Amino acid sequence: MYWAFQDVVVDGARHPLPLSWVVPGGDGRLFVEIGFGNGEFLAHLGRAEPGATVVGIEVSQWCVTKAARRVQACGLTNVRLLWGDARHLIPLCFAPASLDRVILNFPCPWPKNRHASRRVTSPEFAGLLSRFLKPGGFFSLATDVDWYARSARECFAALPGFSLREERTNPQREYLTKYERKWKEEGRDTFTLEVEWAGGGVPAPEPRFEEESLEMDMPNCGQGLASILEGLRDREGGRGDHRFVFREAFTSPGGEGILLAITVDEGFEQHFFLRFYPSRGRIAVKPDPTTLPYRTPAVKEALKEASRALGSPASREA
Ligand SMILES: C[S@@+](CC[C@H](N)C(=O)[O-])C[C@H]1O[C@@H](n2cnc3c(N)ncnc32)[C@H](O)[C@@H]1O
Repeated sequence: MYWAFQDVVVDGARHPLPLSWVVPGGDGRLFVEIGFGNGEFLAHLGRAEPGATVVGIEVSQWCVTKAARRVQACGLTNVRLLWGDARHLIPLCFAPASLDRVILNFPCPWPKNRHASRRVTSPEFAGLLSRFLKPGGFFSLATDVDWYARSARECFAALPGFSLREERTNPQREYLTKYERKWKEEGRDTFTLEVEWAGGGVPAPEPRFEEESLEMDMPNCGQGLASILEGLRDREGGRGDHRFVFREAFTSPGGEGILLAITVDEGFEQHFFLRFYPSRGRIAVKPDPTTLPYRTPAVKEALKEASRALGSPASREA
């Protein structure tokens, strides 16, 4: 198994991921590359560090597919791929203080102010790394944007426990990524930064998404399932940056139903089906196993809304 789509990660493994999945007989070191693009650097790292387990996290499914082919073609057995937003997957998939190295090559700088929290220059990201890096572990950033490198440095300097190991302009790098080659051809400068986490100083990690079953078993309110699902179609909801919308609905002659749900958590979009099925004289609802989503707040909100439509006590009180 070289890669994991959402259902494998969520259903096939509890969180944090079992060590047997993450560290298949390696020397115990765990490297993470965020936003690996075409996977060239990931494959390079897998080859250069055969004893370490190298986990790539990428939000683009197309990139994951491409990189999976590359990793497989190279015969690398120490590389794992995760599809999704690293800000959500790191807390879901890894144990606290378990990462030796986190690498970010040429991220999008998110220049607009309203997207500032998506940058690594955000205090949230530095805080996240402080919880998941091992003491002595480090974070490496490469970028072509000078203000981005500068503000990343300031952001990590503001958090006790991080220290600057190295900061360079136009360094000779062991491997040039696709974007690095592109920027070099355009004559742009590149900036690298390495910060080390000493450990301590930051409160114990709070799991961002708590473990809980997403299955809900609600009394059927008596309406036919088809009309309940029709009523849910195009319904929107959620809180703050965690939103959902329901789209197409289907029912089967056997009394089961499927509803397409789309959720967005701080820009992290997921598409999945909710399955409605008879269970012990009631109708239960859960994410369909073929498209299991990560358990984000928006996913939970969507599930609550669906169960309310089935006649949960919450909706009757309302
Ligand atoms: C500019 S590309 C750089 C790709 C590669 N690192 C390189 O240097 O060639 C940025 C990549 O980060 C991915 N990305 C952006 N935000 C992400 C996130 N929150 N989690 C994981 N990947 C992300 C994008 O899909 C894209 O492939």
